[in-house]
Amino acid sequence: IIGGTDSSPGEWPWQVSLHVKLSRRRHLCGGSIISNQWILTAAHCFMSVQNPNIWRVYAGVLKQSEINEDTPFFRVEEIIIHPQYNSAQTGYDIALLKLDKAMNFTDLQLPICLPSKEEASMLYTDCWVIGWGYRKERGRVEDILQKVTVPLMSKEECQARYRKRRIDDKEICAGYDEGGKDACKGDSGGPLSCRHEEVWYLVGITSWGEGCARPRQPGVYTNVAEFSDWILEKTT
Ligand SMILES: COC(=O)c1cc(NC(=O)c2cccc(O)c2C)c2cc(C(=N)N)ccc2c1
Repeated sequence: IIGGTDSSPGEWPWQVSLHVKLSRRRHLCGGSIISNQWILTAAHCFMSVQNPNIWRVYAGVLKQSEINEDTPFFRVEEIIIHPQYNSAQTGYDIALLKLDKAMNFTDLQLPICLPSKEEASMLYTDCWVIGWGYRKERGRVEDILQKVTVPLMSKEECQARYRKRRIDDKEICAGYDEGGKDACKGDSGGPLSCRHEEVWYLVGITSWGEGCARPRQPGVYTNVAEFSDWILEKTT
């Protein structure tokens, strides 16, 4: 996260850290708890590692330094990548992780609501992107979960910023024309959470952007409301 601040314990209880256990253990992507057995994240997180057995899901953590060999984690029973995904820049950057056992909800680990298809075009005004990703383009994974507020942008405005690409309805953009505040590498898969009438909704999944926090290069997110049918089909 670029231009953000430290989160507090329990502020974003749906945020999880996805680690790969190879030679060393390390945070690769964020994700969101959407039920006691399902995590929603980005498909591009799995392009180099599709073997479910080496992934570990850490929930209820604020700092990466809290995670060590004794920290409890969930194993991944199944990785479901959207069939139309082929690269972050061409959309459908969405994946579901089925946990090996159902999670007990606590104050530190709770699900976030999914927006309904009808709410796809709703204009949210209180949106935040969070993660342990880079604080600058050539950065590294951060210790304390960062948060930054970003305004949603119309599809037309976003398309005008990314002339070489096609931004479709299944993507949503957010950011500032002057840059300075944005998600970045390592925040991928994490939530763009928007609060509406005291309830938080998972409006977007951090997907990509040209660099990070550059002027007139907004963050591009998977538009979760456009995938509610797919999510329900796969998780029920
Ligand atoms: C795996 O996720 C990404 O690669 C990756 C690469 C990005 N964009 C880059 O151009 C970039 C950023 C940092 C280092 C770097 O090498 C690149 C290519 C990303 C940019 C944003 C955003 N601005 N909202 C969000 C997630 C990103 C994930």
